Amino acid sequence: MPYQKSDGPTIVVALGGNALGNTPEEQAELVKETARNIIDLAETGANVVVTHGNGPQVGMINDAFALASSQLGSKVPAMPFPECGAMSQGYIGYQLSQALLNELKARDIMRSTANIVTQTVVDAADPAFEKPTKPVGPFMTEEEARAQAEKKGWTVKEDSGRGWRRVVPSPLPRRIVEFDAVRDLSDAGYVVVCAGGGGVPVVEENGAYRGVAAVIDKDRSAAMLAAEFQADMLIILTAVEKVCINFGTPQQEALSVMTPEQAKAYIVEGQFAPGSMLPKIEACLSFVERCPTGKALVTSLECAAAGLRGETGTVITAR
Ligand SMILES: Nc1ncnc2c1ncn2[C@@H]1O[C@H](COP(=O)(O)OP(=O)(O)O)[C@@H](O)[C@H]1O
Ligand SMILES: NC(=O)OP(=O)(O)O
Repeated sequence: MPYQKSDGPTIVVALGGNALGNTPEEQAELVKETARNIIDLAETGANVVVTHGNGPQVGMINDAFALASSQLGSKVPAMPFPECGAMSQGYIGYQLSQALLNELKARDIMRSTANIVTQTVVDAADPAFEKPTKPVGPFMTEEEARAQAEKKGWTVKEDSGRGWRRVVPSPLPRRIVEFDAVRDLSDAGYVVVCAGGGGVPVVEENGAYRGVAAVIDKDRSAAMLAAEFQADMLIILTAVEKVCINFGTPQQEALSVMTPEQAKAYIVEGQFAPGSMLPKIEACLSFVERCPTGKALVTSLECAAAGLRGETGTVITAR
């Protein structure tokens, strides 16, 4: 029986790291809860398109191949970074779309899922290639990180007060290559998982695509995807229920709503940490600027359905 697109709103959901965990076993468990929260949205009648991060996973895959290759030589080839990105999309997308499908079946909802390994076009001249900023792989102590940097030529940085990590370039997304396929599947009623890890970054040369070693910010790709869809809503799910000002201080104040102008003023004040909340707010701004009738919501996974009902989370909207 063909699946049916619902008459409800189109929602693009971006999943943060806490929705996925760090090991295959942890991830398989966590995505069950993640799937319940996403299918809660679909059950309200929304057409849901899901994207997810891949920083820890793409680093893990890249490290594993580098180690195996150094120990086993030509039996295990060194794996290029774009291929590692594609593997992370397959690995996460497999577990996530399976959990979503199981949840749809458990609720007798006549819809299915599709996971698309997605490429995202970036600009070869993007200055981000000269200045790595995107954390990948596990957290390390400063000492471990500096030793790895010395040994492997990595760039390492402190990540938002949480420890040290390897960082790789993070160019801006320009276009999602498989967008038409994603839209067709969504129009046919599938819950689509796509643009994982922001999409495998590719550059276009003489009419052909070529993968490049980088990791795109998934919130930025989610915003672009939502704008291309002319979605009603972009939902960014992370570890906090609401965006705050004076975050982490005794004066901390949770925000329920921001206009784009207020959000820009808070950015100038430095209220959102670079590398964590700032790219999310910038992604929300870019979505509402391209879709003035759309709403961007930042909240936690557990609060997704309540956020959709307008009961919690931080909404950024020009309306
Ligand atoms: N102003 C802020 N308001 C709320 N959270 C903030 C703020 N600034 C920084 N953060 C931190 O940003 C985190 C979200 O960023 P991050 O963990 O990188 O996202 P992801 O869920 O995509 O992995 C929150 O869990 C919080 O610790
Ligand atoms: N690609 C990306 O943004 O991954 P993380 O969310 O894991 O940083």
